[in-house]
Amino acid sequence: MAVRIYSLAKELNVDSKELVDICTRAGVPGKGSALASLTDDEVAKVKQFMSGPSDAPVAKGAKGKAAPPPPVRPTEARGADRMKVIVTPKTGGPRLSPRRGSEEEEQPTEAETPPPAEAAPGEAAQAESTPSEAVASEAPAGGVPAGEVAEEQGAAVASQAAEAASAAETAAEVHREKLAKPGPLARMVRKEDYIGPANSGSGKMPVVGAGGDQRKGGARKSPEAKARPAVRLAAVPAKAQPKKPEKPKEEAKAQKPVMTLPTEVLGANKLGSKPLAQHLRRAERTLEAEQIRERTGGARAKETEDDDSRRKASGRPMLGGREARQLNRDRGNRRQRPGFGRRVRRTRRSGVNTAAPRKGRIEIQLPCTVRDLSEAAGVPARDIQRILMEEGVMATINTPMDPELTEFVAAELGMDVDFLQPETLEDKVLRRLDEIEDDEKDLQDRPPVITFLGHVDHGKTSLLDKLIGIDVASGESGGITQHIRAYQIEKGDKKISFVDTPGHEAFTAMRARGANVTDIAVIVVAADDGVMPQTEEAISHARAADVPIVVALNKMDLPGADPMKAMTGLSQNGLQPSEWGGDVEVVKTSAATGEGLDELLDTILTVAELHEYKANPNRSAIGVCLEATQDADQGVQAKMIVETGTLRIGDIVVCGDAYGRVRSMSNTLDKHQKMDEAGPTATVNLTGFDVAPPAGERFYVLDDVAQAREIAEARAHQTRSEFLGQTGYQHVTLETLFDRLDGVEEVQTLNLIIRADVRGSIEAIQKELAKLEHPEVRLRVLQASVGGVTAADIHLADASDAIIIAFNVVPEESARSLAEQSGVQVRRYDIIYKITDELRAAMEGMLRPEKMEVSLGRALIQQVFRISRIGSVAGCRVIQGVVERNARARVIRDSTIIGDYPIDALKREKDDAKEVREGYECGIKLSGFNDIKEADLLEVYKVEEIARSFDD
Ligand SMILES: Nc1nc2c(ncn2[C@@H]2O[C@H](COP(=O)(O)OP(=O)(O)OP(=O)(O)O)[C@@H](O)[C@H]2O)c(=O)[nH]1
Repeated sequence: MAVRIYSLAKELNVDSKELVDICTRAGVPGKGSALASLTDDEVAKVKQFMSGPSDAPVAKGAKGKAAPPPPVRPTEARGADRMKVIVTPKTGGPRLSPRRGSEEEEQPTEAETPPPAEAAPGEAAQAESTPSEAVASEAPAGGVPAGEVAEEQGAAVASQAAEAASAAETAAEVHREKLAKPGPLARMVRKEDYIGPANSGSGKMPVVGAGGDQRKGGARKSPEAKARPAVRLAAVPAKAQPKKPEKPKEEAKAQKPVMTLPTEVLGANKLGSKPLAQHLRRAERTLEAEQIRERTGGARAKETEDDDSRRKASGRPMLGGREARQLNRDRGNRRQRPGFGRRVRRTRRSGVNTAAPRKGRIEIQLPCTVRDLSEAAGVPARDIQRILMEEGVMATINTPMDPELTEFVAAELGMDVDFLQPETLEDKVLRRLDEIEDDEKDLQDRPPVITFLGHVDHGKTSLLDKLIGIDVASGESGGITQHIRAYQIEKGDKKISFVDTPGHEAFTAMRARGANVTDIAVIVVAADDGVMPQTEEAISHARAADVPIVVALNKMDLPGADPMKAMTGLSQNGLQPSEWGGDVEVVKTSAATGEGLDELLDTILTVAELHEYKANPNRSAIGVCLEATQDADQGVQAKMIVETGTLRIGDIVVCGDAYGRVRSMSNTLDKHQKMDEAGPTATVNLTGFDVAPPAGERFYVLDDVAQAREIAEARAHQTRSEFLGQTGYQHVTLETLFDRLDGVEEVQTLNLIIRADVRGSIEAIQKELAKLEHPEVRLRVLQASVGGVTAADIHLADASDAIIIAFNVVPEESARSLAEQSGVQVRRYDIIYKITDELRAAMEGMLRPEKMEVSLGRALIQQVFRISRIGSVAGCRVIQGVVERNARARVIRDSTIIGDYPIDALKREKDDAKEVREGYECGIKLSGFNDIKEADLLEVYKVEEIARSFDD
């Protein structure tokens, strides 16, 4: 009975137009449209064509393209992962085994039963039950379902190595893409996608292993081959091959392991050990079970969360010990293959990278190590080490790096560095004390601090002496104030603190400190001298301190006093006298007669009242160390002025690198007058410090002696580091060695050790010494400290060939004898100028003398006497000047100098002569030269050495 093509298409569940095409290809011509009729024979022919060769299996539901594409479900990727192994038994025809479970191994699969001539339509629906089967349903009739091909090969991939999981994922993705696309090309699963183009068009998939082409008679195979299962891959009819689209590279990767999988590992071997195929099936089941558990939210037993997440990330099922070892072995083998090197390294670096991401600008705290920089920059430490190594620095991860090196490495890494200074205890503790702001109600009136400033010898000390009723000026060495002084006096019911600073230029720094603690500056100007350079400097310091200025026009008693000239100088320096309409009080005084002293005091107090100086006496004290001394008897004595708060006996104080507990306090005017406490602006002599604190350093009262010690030690360490940095203690390198050989050693060095009574003196001496600079001679202060010369100083001087400068101190007895034994010179001074003068002279003596050539005369060789054992002697006549015995002579022949030799012997007739004058004859023997000739001219000269001075 004739049947229309469209009805048959409906029955076969294919598209009418496609069936028309199939009719043509099946050898049923003349069927140009869906309305054409087919006879029963033609129908059978078409159906036979569609079902493929009779010996080939027909996939269930293989209705060609009529089967609707299955929906792409999230689990499809897993389905792709779970690709199955198709094992052909040694007997019988093709066997397709989905291998989804152990029961499936035991029960014959659909593929094992002979395929029906026509698949029932209901089977197409069944094909949708799993994604892989759905893929199979799309395969053309006559071959193994392509979906199973993919499964089979995916299983091979999984069995090869863990990384094949991702490859299979890629393959699954390819499936998804194909399934998602409508049309014949998209719906076809191409053989090339799985086995490569070499087999395309053959119409049959190759059998991997010993099984051979089972369709052609597996019975013909050798017994060994029969004994083993063979993997059979799906065949695809050549005519069904669509135009090959360009394959993505990932697809090719997914195929790679298929060809190398030995069948032995896929089935049970003779020894009966557990085959990998079984394991993979078990792994599939595990995965399925996991999926179910995940869906149901069930807990997973016997797995840590880490293991689980790692395994999930790798797409690899949980493996037993043997399987895991097998996979590891396989991985190891792959590592040895070319092209896996880089990957292996990456795999081994599986540790968590704690480094921060790379930045353009990084912050780092000093001191820092290679590790610190690595973490801050977010680069591996070995990259930093490599940079350092290129610079010749061998560094470990813990090697400290100085700021310069850190900056360099960062620059090499393309980064800028901001250095963070670590907050020290000093920052934390002392800054907090500095930042305390007193309540207005806590503030009380305090005495003003008056500082006397001015040019040397203008009468500062004399004026102050007169004001407080003592005589200090006459007792000072050389009449020059060497020490800073501070006193507090009472005028009626009011107190005034005075600070007298040394007037000499060398004490500028100390004077500046004096101005820093001062409230009012008294500029002392001698009326006879007027404004001098140091007066101008004093004015600058007072201005810098932003304090009111009062001028004492001193020495008014002198006949040469010229107040007009002095005031003119003042106004030229910006101090307009009040009597000239300005705002600066100028008081005419005489320390000699006492003139104007009361008026000066009243003026000072009036200015102080105007400014209402206040402080909080009820807080821990802060102040300044004006001066400190250290001697064997009394230990450390510090002259302090309290700025705010009240200093008490027992207080823990830190000042610079010194700390201690206040042991005693005494009045600076009278050291026998002990004090228990010192309020704002009080000046005290204090004992209790461990070492002499630096002059001009602020002191603080702390609660904790440990904190004070820590701060002081940190400061001492810093000072020592700076000192070592300045004095350039460094080991010789090839570069510096070259410098030395290259003439730097010509520089003479005079090493010094300075001992002084107070810190201020040391600073003044060092400042003066700094002026003694010369390119050929340099001074090097090895050590400068307060106190008497000790045996340690002598040892240091002995070892370093140094001179000891003792300023206002004497050597201890042990040091004195040691110095005599070792020949170390200890030079004692009480005036700074003497130090500089003597050192200047000594340094000038170290200057190499200047050599000057002095021409003496000329002698003409008239005859040459050659004497054996002596050599050639020139018989000469002195034609100009004089010839001296220890002189040198240039030999001139034909207007050319042919040599320059010392005169070895000079004889007048037969006698040695010291000199031979013009017109006389003499015999001259030159040292080292005998080739003299008659008519040679000897130009005689001598080299004189002239001592040099710094002024040359
Ligand atoms: N005739 C007279 N001589 C004075 C007067 N004031 C100071 N002198 C003398 O001037 C000299 C220097 O006086 P000092 O008080 O030491 O001067 P200074 O400014 O303190 O000097 P330095 O300590 O070097 O800073 C001393 O010999 C004083 O006797 C004065 O008012 N009249």
